[in-house]
Amino acid sequence: MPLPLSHGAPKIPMCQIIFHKMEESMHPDPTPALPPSLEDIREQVARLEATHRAKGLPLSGRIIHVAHHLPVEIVRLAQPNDIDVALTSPITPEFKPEDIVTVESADQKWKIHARQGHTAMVSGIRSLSDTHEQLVVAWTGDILSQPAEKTGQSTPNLGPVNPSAFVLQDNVELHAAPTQSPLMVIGSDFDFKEQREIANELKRFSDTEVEQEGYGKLTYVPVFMPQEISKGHYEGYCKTTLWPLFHYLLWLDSTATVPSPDPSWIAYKKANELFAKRVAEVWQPGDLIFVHDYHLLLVPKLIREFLGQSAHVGFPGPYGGQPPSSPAVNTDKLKGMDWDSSKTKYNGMLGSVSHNLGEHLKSGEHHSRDPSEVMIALFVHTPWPSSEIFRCLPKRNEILEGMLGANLVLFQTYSYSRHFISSCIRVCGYESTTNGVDVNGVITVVSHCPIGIDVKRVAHDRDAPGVRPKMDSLRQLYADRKIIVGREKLDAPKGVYNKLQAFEVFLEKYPDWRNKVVLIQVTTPALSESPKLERMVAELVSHINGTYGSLDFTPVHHYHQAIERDEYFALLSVADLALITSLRDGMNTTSMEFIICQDKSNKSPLVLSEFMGTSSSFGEALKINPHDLVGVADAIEKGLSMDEEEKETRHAALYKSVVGHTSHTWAATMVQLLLENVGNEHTAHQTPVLDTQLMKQKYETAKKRLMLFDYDGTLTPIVKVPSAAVPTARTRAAIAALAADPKNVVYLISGRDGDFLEEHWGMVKYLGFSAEHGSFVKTREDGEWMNMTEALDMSWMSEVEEIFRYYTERTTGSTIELKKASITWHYRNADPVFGEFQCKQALDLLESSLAPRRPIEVLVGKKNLEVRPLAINKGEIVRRLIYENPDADFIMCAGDDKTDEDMFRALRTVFPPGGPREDEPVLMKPPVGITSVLDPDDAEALPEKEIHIRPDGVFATTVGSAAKKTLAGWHVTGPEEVVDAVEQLLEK
Ligand SMILES: O=P(O)(O)OC[C@H]1O[C@H](O[C@H]2O[C@H](CO)[C@@H](O)[C@H](O)[C@H]2O)[C@H](O)[C@@H](O)[C@@H]1O
Repeated sequence: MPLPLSHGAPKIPMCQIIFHKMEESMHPDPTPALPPSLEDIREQVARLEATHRAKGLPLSGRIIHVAHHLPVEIVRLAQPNDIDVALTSPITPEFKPEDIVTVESADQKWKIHARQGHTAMVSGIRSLSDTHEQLVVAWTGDILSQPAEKTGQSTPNLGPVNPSAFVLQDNVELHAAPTQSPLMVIGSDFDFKEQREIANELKRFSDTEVEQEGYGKLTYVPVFMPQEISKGHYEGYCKTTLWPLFHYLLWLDSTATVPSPDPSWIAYKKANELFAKRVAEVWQPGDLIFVHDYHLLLVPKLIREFLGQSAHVGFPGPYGGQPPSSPAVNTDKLKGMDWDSSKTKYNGMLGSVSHNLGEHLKSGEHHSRDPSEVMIALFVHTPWPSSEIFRCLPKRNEILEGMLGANLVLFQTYSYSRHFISSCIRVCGYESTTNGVDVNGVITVVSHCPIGIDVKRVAHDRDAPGVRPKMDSLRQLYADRKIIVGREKLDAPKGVYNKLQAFEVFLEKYPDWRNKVVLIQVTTPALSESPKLERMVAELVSHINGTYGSLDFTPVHHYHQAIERDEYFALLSVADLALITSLRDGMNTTSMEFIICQDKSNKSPLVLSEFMGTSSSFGEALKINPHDLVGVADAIEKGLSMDEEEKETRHAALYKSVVGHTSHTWAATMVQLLLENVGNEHTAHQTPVLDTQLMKQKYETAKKRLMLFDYDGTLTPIVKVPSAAVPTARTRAAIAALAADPKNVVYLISGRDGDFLEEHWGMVKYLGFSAEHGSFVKTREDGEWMNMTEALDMSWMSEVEEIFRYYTERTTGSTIELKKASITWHYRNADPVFGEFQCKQALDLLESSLAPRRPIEVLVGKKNLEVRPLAINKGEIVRRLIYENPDADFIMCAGDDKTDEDMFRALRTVFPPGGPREDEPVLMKPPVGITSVLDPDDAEALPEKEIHIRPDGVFATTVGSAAKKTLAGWHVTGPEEVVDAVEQLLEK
């Protein structure tokens, strides 16, 4: 339907405009052509840091990483000298003795060595030590010890560690040989003395790493957790609630009813608090904080809360805390966290913290720490589900609010970041911005930055001396056969079962390949072992081998065991095809390691599921839908039959992707992104909480007071339907009492029309009104409405209405509120994402095609779009009221949304720049708002007036978060607090 926009304007069909714009904004091309080099990124980081410092943003040069586990394992030795146990009993089968960097404590009670796993993340973190001082705040993991019988101690055991080694014997079939470790898990619940000891040992370990391994220095800051918290946190909420949800497993298998309150959620919260508290203890102004992964989603907000108020704490560990002059931690919050005051263990640490806080507070040294100085990025390593799935989570709001405490939230892929933004819009009702989410005026930037691998380390491991003989053995063993390799955890989303099904389809559909190809599938045990899945996989393997195997040939070799590193690299190197069929996976480093291994080998193709993070970066992989078994079978056939030239070309492109974005560039890019998004106008803001005591003092001594209140969102909470936003009796009584005081001039300054204000407030005596943003005014004295738009051209109203009608027809749930001199289009009850999208389109259209020609202003409100006459705004009414009441020496002005910022601006601009001197008269010209209804000659005749008000008598108060960008000098968090403040003023 072509919409007649205006005379002379090009008539573009509205639908064409809309769909074109939808296309553009929904499918932008997020992938840059060439990835920047590590050097380029580091240069950029250095430049950003210099710019920030020049602008006065403190940067300490330190980075604090917050991760679930420390990259070390800790063993408690039974006897001071009994260190052999720890040395000879690798906890992780992938360990090689030469990997074990160890330290012994002075009394040789503790043994620490490097932990395997998360190699990409750890190598990325380490690489930043080249340019920054770094701390890693993380859980110690369950500490291991010798069994109680042997030690004679009564430490409760959680059970034996059961690692097993996967052994490739010379020229013989691969097989697994389980070994039993003598170590027992004893958790990480220690008394204060032991915590100190461990912290000291970690420091020595870190020094050893630097000396022996040449690593950049990492300072390890341990988080200790009692078992009920660590288990409930990880095995509970992480693994049974979040992880399945993020991998689209939606708890459908679960028959058990989750108790309420869910103990695993409580453990998740407690654990997150312990991490955040530890960060608060070591934080120094100017630190960059990186929180890693889904175990710690509440940490960003909690850190901000802990650092939000004053206090000094000093962590009694070897790396010290902050200097006494550096206030940091919210005392109440910390005390509130003291989860079991009957226990001396944890109180050992917290008790000391509280003691320090107490001393510090007594000394009167504390002052508020501005939480906007705290710079936090969160990287989510897992996938993020569609908002339709995410919203099933009972604690969805808490999780999102926790994450939105970060300045920057990063995901592995663009689509995960889109899902996250949609979740924030749909679940929390926030709006998106061009680069993230607007959280009540504070922007959390949302982006993606896929992790890479440490290419040098992988190439080094590939070329290790132990690999070649194993490759030769494998080649000999499968001399005339092609090898397909797969290696995953045996978790449902890894798609091992689908892979086997597809392999069977392949053997069925392509009989020529029978006896000529073998699938070597290594599945490492998953934490949440699924006996059902294990059984199904084992049965299918037997079935395939029974159907397509023979006495001297087995098509599927399935090893449900961990695998040694040399074997792993040998397998990846000899493979003729890698088959990865994940149903959902955040990133997948096996595919990258395969590509690096194949560079020195056959350039074999990679068959890759399209449902994983890596997929979008690997255009030259053979992409498959793992649910389409025939499609997978066809891809296997295509890969195995591929000619050498095509293999080379595809491999070259894949190789370029892997080496172009490594774990090091990933880490440096995160730092760059965080620096790009802190210290700007949206983050460097912190409005103090309204000081009601001070306000009351000023109120009581004032001779005349101006009390100006916005309505929606200020005197009444925002609700779904405008007509339902009615004042409570309590609110009305408070405002009525204010208005009844002859010293007070009280006005409601609202976007609402006069009829609505009359209906709900007309009964309050001596209350003045400004309706429709200042288009109509009714003074407290004469009771007549004055039309401030009388002299204005209002013919634009029908055009705006037509545009709004167009959008209303196409946006289910949206409505038009037609007022006398303004129009509001509401989309609060539309689909949140589509409503927001339509709002942006309508705004764009109004601003580009109507506003340049018509005397209008378009305002984006709270889930609404409003058009009102130009030159009319709430600020003009405020100026007018000051002009008419020059003797007022106290002003309270409260408002919540963007249109109220005009009032706050007006209050600032009545004073000369820099503020008036004590003895200096402040003169005010007649405001434009007055002249618009007067004859211009009369307006000119109005004199300048000397006004009495001074800045310290102005209490401009925004309703919203402290970090919201505002011109107000104070903030309260909700309408309730506005009413509380008014009631306090009224108290005698
Ligand atoms: O200046 P105000 O008094 O704050 O009025 C601004 C607009 O408020 C109303 O809309 C908003 O509040 C509604 C009720 O809570 C809510 O449903 C809607 O989504 C909000 O945008 C009012 O309807 C508008 O006319 C005012 O301009």
